[in-house]
Formats: sequence, C-alpha cells, structure tokens
Amino acid sequence: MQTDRPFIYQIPTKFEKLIQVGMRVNVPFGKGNRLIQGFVINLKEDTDYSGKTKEIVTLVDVEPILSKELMLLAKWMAHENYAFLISCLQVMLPSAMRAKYYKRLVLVDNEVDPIIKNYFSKGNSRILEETNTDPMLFKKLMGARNAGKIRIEYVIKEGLSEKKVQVILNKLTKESYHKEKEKLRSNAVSLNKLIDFLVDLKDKQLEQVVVEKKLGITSSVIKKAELKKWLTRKIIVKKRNPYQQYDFVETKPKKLTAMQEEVVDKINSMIRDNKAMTFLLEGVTGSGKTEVYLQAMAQALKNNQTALMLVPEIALTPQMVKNVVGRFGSKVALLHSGLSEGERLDEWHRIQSGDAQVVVGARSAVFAPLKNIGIIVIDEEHETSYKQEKMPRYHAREVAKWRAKMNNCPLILGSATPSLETRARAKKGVYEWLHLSERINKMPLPEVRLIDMRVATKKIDENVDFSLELRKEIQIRLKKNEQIILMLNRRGYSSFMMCRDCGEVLQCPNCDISLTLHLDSHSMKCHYCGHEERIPQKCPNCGSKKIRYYGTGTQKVEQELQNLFPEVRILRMDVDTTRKKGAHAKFLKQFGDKKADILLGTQMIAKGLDFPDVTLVGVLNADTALGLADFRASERTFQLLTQVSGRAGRAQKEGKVIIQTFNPEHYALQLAKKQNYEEFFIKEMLVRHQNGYPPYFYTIQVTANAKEEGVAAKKIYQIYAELKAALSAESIILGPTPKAVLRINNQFYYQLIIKYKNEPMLDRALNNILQKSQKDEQQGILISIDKEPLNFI
Ligand SMILES: Nc1ncnc2c1ncn2[C@@H]1O[C@H](COP(=O)(O)OP(=O)(O)OP(=O)(O)O)[C@@H](O)[C@H]1O
Ligand SMILES: [Zn+2]
Repeated sequence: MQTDRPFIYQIPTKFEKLIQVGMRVNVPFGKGNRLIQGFVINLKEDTDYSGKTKEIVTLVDVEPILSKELMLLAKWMAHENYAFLISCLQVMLPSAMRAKYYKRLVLVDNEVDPIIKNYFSKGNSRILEETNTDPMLFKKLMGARNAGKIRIEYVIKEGLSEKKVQVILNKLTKESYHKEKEKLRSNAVSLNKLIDFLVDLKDKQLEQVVVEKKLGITSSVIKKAELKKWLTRKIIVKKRNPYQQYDFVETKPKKLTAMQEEVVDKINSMIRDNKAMTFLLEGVTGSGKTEVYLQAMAQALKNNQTALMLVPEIALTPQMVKNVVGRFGSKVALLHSGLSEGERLDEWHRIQSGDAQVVVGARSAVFAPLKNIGIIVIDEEHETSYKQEKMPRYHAREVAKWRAKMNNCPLILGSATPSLETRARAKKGVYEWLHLSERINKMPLPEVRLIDMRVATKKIDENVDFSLELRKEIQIRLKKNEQIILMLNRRGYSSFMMCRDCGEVLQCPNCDISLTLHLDSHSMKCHYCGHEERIPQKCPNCGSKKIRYYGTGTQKVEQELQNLFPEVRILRMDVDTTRKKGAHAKFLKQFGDKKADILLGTQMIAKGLDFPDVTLVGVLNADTALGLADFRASERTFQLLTQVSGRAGRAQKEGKVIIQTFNPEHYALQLAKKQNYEEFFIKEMLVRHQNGYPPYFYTIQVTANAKEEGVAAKKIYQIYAELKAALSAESIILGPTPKAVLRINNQFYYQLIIKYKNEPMLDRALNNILQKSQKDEQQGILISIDKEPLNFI
C-alpha cells in the first residue's frame, strides 16, 4: 500500500552533520518496525509532534540523490497531478535505485517441526522467496508463522551491485590446496567444488554470479572461501555501451536555410539571455527541425550549460539519436526503457556527475539530474507517450515547462502537427510561435490521394486489402528501385474470429475484448492482458467448422504482398517483430541500406523517419482510429496521416501518398489529403467549441476499478455524489459510466469526467478522494485521478 504523508524521525548524533534533504534513509516503520526506505524531505531542529519518534537507522546516500530542484519539482508534481509525493520522488530515480524489498523468515521459537528446524539449520533467517518452489515446506512455514514461531521481516536490498562483483583467484599453492582439500573432504561439498574449480581456473577472472550458477553454489560459499583467503573479490564497474546498436558518423553543423536561421536566432538569443520562454516550433514534415534543435543545443553548451531533449520513444527514433550523438559525441547520455536497468543507472550517474551534458531520452528523461539547463527540446510534442498513464500521471511537457522556468531557459515544443492545446496557446501568445513552412531544398509536400474503399473493394477479391491504385503505384516504385512505406495500424493476422453458423466471437476470458489471430505464434492473443490460447478448429459454442476471420493485421498484409509481388523484399515492423533489444534500429538500418523494398508496419513507422529513397507511402486503412468514441479521434487521425505522409519525397525525388479509407468525406481525411494543419486546427477548434471539449474546458477523469463490477460501480457513484456536493454549479460531471472496455484482466472499470473552467473547490475535493483512496485500496478498489487525460475510453 502507498502511504502518503511525511513521518518524523530522530537523527542520531552520528548523522547530524551528514544528513541532507534529498538523501534516502532506511527507517523502522509500523508496529513490527520493519525496515523501509524513505526520502529526507525536511530537516528540523525540533518538532511539536508529541508522540514517540523512532531513529533513522542508516543513510543510504552520502550526498543528496535528488537535487533541490528535483525535490521542489516532486512537491509541485504531487500537488498538480493529485499524486502521492512518494510516487513523484520515486519516478525521478532509475529503477535500479529504487529499494527492493525481500521477505525474510526469522525463527523466533525453537519448538518447531523438525523439517522447519532443519530448514533453519544454520543461522536463524532465510529469504522467503527460496521456499516458494516447495509447496509442502511453504505450507508448514506459513503454519509456523501463524503460530507465532516464525516472524517475517522485510529486508532492503539495492539492486545490481552483486552483478558487478567478479571472483578473482588468489595465488593458491598446490600444497595449501591439497591440505585444504583433505580437511574439506568430509563435510562441505560445495566448498570442495569451488576449490577444484578455482585451481583449474588459473588466473582467469570470472563474475561471481557466473561461478555460482555453474557450480550450483550460493554466495555464502564464496564468502567463506574469501574468508579463508582462497580468493579475493573485487568490485569492477563494467563499462556498458548503450550506443552499441547505433553506428555513428560524426556530423558537422549544416549551413542553415534562411528560415531555419531566423528560428535558431530567436531561440539562441533566449539561451544567451537566460530567459524562460516556451516556443512552439511548427514545421512541416521534412522542414529540418532536427538541425534547429541541434544548433540551439550547441548554443547552450557554448554557454556552459546543459541540454535536455525528449523524444517519444527512443527505440523508434534511432535516426534522431544518431544525429545527436553524431554532433555531441561522448557528451551525450541516453535514457530510455530500451536500456537494461544497469545501463540506465550508468547513464544516470554520468549525468549526475556532470560527465554528460546532453541528455536524450523518452518521457522520464525529463527528470534527468542535469544542472544548469540551457535548453529543453520536446520533439513531436503532440505524442501521447509524453503522458504517463499510471501514478504519478504527469505530462512531460508540463514538467519541462516547470524546469525551464526554474533554470531560466527556453523550451522548444516541436511538431508538424502540434496538439490542439499547444497550438491554441501559441495563438493566444502564451507560447512564442515559430514556423518552418517549407521543406528543405524547397521539396514539395507529397501528393496525397484518398481511395474510397467502398468503391475500390468491389473491383478486387474479397480477401485482398490492396486497391488497384495502390497496387499499381507499388509496382511503379519497385520497377524504379525506389522504396515504399506501408502502414496498417493493427498487428497480428486477423482481428477477430467469428462462427458463421452461430455468430460466436472468440473472446478473452479475462477481458471484454475479442482475441486476435496471430499466425506467427499459431495462437489467439489478447492485446490487453496478453492471454494466449490455441487456434480453435471448430466453434467453441456450437461446434460448427465454419469459422471465419475478419479484419486485417500486419501479418496478413505481409502475406498478401508476398503473393502480389513474389520478388519483393519486405520488412515488417510491429510489436511482435521488435521485441528484442535493438530490433528497431536493426530494421531501420536494413531499410536505409536498401536491403528491403517495403517497410510495412503499425504506427511505429509513422514518425521521424528520414529515408531519401522513399517515394511512396501507403495507408491500408485510415479508419482504425476514427471509429473510437474519443473526441480526439479526428485529431489523432489527422496527425497520424500527416506524419506518415511526410515520410515520402523528402529528398530530390517527389513523393506520393495513397490513403485507403471508408470515410473519404471526413474532414480529418480531407485535410490530411491537403496536409493543411492550419485549416484542420480551425475546423477542429470549432468542433471542440461546439461540443465543449478541451482546450475550451479542462478535464479530469476519475476511475474506479475492482474485481467485482458492483463494487467498482458503487464506489464511482459515491465519488460522484461527493464531487457533486463539493463542486460549483458551473462545473459539469459527465457520467458515471462503465468504461468502453468494461473488464480488463478481470478488473471492472467505471469512470466519470469533470469538465471545468475555473473551479476553486477542485483541489480540495480531489485531494480528499486521493487521501481516502489509501483505505479503498485495502479493500481492493483502485481509484485513479487523471488530470487532462489523453485516453477517454
Ligand atoms: N540546412 C540544411 N541543409 C541541408 N539539409 C538539411 C538542412 N537542414 C535539414 N536538412 C536535412 O533535411 C532532412 C529533413 O530534416 P528533418 O529530418 O530534421 O525534418 P523534420 O522537420 O524533423 O521532419 P519530420 O517532422 O518529418 O520528422 C534531413 O535529411 C536533414 O538532414
Ligand atoms: Zn485479455
């Protein structure tokens, strides 16, 4: 359970001079005084707290792990996002640094079952997890615990350090070896094993974990051997290289176009003057935004400051990483989820120590421990991945704004298709609006054609997803040895299975969602909870064999392509083919090296890619997002289509885009065809105004979920009543309603949405709900409060 309030502890004299705000400490907590880790958030000479206070046990850090700036930021975030302070503090640290808790069993009474006694044979404590493999023993232990003969304690263990320890053989003479061996013969088998192994090893060095695994011994055996001075252990910080998957070429600054120069000048003067200011850099696809970022970042470095750049997902933007590292070399640190825990920790330390002055990373990199930031860049600012979907539900853009203000530096929000919220603020003059209206080298934007699939499907086989037009265009590019990008926003083979006799659709047992056919893995999968089952041979309801699959996914399109163009070389990029670390970069390099003709993928191929030989972009079904009951459906569709269209015709050769759709009249499609953001903005703002949606209103979503539907529903109605009473009449509460997918992973979800313009009572009402949610959680009800949610369904 999360506890969200500060606790007061005494500082032992020995720590008085050392302790500082921002350090982590281990403290006893609760009735059992189990050890937990906490953050020092304030130091006081005395307190008016009258109860008994406990003492801090250890300081985890020798200096503050979180700077004053980040400590302040955490407080602001907690308040701003209705989040627990502790969750804000924790989200700022790399996961390897978060304390891991182990349950340890301690024998407190010797009068126990002989099996249990044997289990504790030496020493009186064992880590609990080890016993999970033996259910009988486990049951006995739990029985003994309930009888008060065994106590459970929590031990804190920081991750990773063990891995870095290497076992090194100490000079071990033949005689001493034989002597030791003689002594050992009778009892310690594992020590015996180890000594044999060490002698054979000569002076090779090996990692402790490797040795342990190989010999099947525990670390205590190694520690014993160390005590006997047979071996020495040395901590070696292994050099990890997070850039492995990229191959870099040093890049020199480009000579800016007049348009770029004007923009860079404006930004750089803010950097030089140390002014906090938010810029919206709106530049059409291929207008050279990256070069603007790089030259502004260079200015910050010249100013002896640091630079922070956020990208939606690093794995998807290897070209951006290549550009930044190519320009700034070893000054760059990368922070993102594609790195192992250890790599991320290394990078974090490089930033903390000042070794790295440029950070490129995904959402959580916004907390990078950079000092004296001179510029912050958010590329593709409209991307939804900048919002975290679990506590603390922060938006990286808002956090970046806060840090820019704190550091007195400019923030650049870059996009070809800014979010409506951002664009509206730029229009009002809250942000300074910078515009790159032309592509580099004056390349025209590609011509976009909409194909009406209601007509086109009549001319082709029922089971083919390519219109004749798209086929023809592909053929032309293949002949000319040019490249093609095809997008279909659905992975798997077919999206659902239906019985033609009884209409049964195969559903996930845990979620209210149909299962998707995956031919790669020969299974039916749930895209929500990961459930997987065998492909049925007959209908599970009526036994009929007339099973059919509907809806097309990337796997099926790949097959169709191969049938239509037997010689074609296809790279398929979706979640299923890119699970391995570095897979994205590998695929994109292959495509860049022209080892494939067609890059086929889900929306992960829509943004940022810059390949000069791509002259055709095809979208197989533009309607997947339009059907969703979310007021942002049009915005998402427009953004996605404009972004993916922008991949075509970026250098010398003109590009063409074919978009297949069942809704060719829809304004999102019509305006994507024109690639006219401005017109889309005006139209969409009108729609939002008419319907009372953001950015004309602020929104907050409150969700309750529980194992039983009734429990979740009751809770949300209770919250509704509370809010109704607390908020002013001007604020509107929509709902409560069940979520569009009511059940996910056997949890039922209910929600309500608050729409407001100015609501003085809001903070108090929501903080009340947040505080009470700690009790709800104990009863298995999870409450979430999401400010400006990006996902309404
Ligand atoms: N001043 C310049 N001179 C020559 N080439 C340039 C210049 N600036 C940028 N380029 C090149 O133009 C191409 C497009 O630039 P970039 O990828 O930065 O576009 P972008 O605005 O980020 O587009 P998108 O929004 O589609 O990602 C790149 O190949 C880049 O190297
Ligand atoms: Zn499921």
